[in-house]
Amino acid sequence: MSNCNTCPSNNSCNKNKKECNIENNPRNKIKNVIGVMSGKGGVGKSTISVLIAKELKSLGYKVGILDADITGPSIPRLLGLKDKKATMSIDKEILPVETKDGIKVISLNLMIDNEDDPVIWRGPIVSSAVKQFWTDVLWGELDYLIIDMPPGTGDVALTVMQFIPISGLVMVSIPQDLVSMIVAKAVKMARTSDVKVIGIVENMSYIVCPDCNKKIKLFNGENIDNFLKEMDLELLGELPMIASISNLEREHEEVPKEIEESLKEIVIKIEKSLDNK
Ligand SMILES: Nc1ncnc2c1ncn2[C@@H]1O[C@H](COP(=O)(O)OP(=O)(O)OP(=O)(O)O)[C@@H](O)[C@H]1O
Repeated sequence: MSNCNTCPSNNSCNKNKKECNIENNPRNKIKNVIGVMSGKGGVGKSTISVLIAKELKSLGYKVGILDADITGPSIPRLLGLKDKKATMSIDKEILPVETKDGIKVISLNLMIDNEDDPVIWRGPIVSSAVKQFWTDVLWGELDYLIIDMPPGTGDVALTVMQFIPISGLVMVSIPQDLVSMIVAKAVKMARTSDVKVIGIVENMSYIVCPDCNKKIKLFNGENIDNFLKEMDLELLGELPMIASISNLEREHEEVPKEIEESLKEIVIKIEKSLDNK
């Protein structure tokens, strides 16, 4: 199954071809794979994965989301797909579920009977499920596949970096020192694995005062500029903390107005970084 011609990295990677662990499904043609990672849990990876996918889709790209958060999958809910199920093709390939606006999605929660049943699997089984989402899902032709990574720098993150040809990672952080420290670990892990880090999105960066429109920083984490400099990272954008983010769960819900502009800028930077603009 391994084949450089059908690989999103398409011969531009530094991997020794003989030692490349990546298997590609020749029936898929995926141009760019973007991992959304943090290292830390609950900072907004899934939310930002969905927002980036929606923005790319609105620009006319063919987009898919692979929910690699096997034990805590939230993508189907965020896209209003909680009652949908993935099916099998006659060739025994997994067919992703499609949102009304055409984003293809695979998540373990689209394959189990009850979304609130826990997945009590050990690391290697979780990792092999993620690999299968890459090799056994019939994604078809995609311009961008967004991978919502699980929190942490453990087994699954390693599997994604070693077995899926990631074009670049978007790191998500919030302005707290503890979080920056853990995001730094994720950045270092990516660089050790020769995976490009596109840049960082600072989520829940501020709130906007409803009376005077002033931006108020809620957390007093270290200055992001110092962190960016230390880690040699690009800031893709800062997103405010807003209540309407939770509306994403409603089917058809658009990107909240308050973050439209910032999101556009984030996506333009991602496109440029992957040389698509
Ligand atoms: N900018 C924001 N403003 C307000 N709430 C937000 C924002 N971003 C995310 N949230 C909320 O924070 C919670 C965690 O978000 P999300 O599930 O996207 O994080 P995660 O990093 O994917 O979590 P996990 O590590 O569990 O996978 C959710 O309830 C989400 O609605």
